[in-house]
Amino acid sequence: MHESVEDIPITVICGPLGAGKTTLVNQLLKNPGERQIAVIVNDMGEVNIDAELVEDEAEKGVIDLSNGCICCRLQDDLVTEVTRIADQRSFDYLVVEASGISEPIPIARSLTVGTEEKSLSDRFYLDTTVSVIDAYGFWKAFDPEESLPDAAPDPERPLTEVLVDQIEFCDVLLLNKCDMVPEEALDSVEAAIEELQPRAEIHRTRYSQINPNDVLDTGLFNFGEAKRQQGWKQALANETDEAGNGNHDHSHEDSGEAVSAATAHGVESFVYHRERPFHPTRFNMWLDEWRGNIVRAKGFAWVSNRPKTVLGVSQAGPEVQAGPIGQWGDDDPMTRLVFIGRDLNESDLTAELDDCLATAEEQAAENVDDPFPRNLK
Ligand SMILES: Nc1nc2c(ncn2[C@@H]2O[C@H](COP(=O)(O)OP(=O)(O)OP(=O)(O)O)[C@@H](O)[C@H]2O)c(=O)[nH]1
Repeated sequence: MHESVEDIPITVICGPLGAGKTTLVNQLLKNPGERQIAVIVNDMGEVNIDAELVEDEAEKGVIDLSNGCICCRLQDDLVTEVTRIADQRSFDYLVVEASGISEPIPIARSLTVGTEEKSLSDRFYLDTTVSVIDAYGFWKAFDPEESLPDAAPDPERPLTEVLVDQIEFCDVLLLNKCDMVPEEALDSVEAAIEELQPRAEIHRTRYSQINPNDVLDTGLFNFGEAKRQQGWKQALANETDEAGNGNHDHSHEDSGEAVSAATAHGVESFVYHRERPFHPTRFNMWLDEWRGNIVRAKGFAWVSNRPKTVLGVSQAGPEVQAGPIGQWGDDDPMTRLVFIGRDLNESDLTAELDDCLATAEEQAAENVDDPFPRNLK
């Protein structure tokens, strides 16, 4: 680790719109321990409503970075602002509240290595990434078939790619708004989140109430580890290990508590692995039509009309993206797709996907329509 005792630690708070990020910032400002905290609040609109909602804004050292998102067009501004406030104010801890649509990985990258244009002053280091997740919103999206009161599926709030990114990449996860969700449902929501992200420390909270030491000065941030531990990457890695051991059963082994919690709530993952290409049209149609309780699907595919191209596939809720992400080069082409969800019907999914595999004649055919990329960011 490069930080020294004088370096200023940063906690980044991500999470979907309305999850309770500003509520958390206010808690931290009220109860910072011995720390003197400065806050940067990022909002998408021209007026930074969140900065105004942070109590005693001016007095407490809240800096507003609005009209854009710090994970994309305001990356340089974030880096500039972080260095500027260090010159102007006296504080020993920095909290950054990202906008609800911010992806955590680019923010973490700009706060650790800087951007192409600017590098972050060596006075700072990223200490903790926190995601505040609205347990009620997640439950409604995750459990659309549940007929509990007020839990009808909400088409306005599907599980989105960015929400799943926020769950998959964080050191600490606040499962907030727990007052709005029955205990039993919380257990299954937590089981699903653990499957998506086995590494994060999960806290169930109401109004983002948490001991500040759980989100500040934790020393938990580790870029490489956070990326490696994403649930879908773990599933791919486990599948490789199992294949290496001659074990082709892709279901989880029943050892350890996290696995048991997931199993108890029907949350599971499996890897679809084939060394034959898909027919692009059939595979694309399947991506349009697939249904079921899949919370997350991610991986790469081999399609017959692009024999040299690695096709990346990423799904969260109703969104499915698929498009070229590289070349096979010296690697053997293959398809490996991880599915994470509840009560998954592995044999049906496998049979449906097998129907999309190209026959030998189809592989030899030329002039096939190319549906990819589709909905790629
Ligand atoms: N019932 C309930 N409401 C909560 C809880 N936490 C926050 N809220 C309310 O949810 C609303 C949104 O909270 P904020 O803290 O502004 O959420 P945010 O993540 O900053 O929202 P954006 O900045 O819009 O992304 C506010 O009205 C909060 O009072 C909770 O645990 N339970």
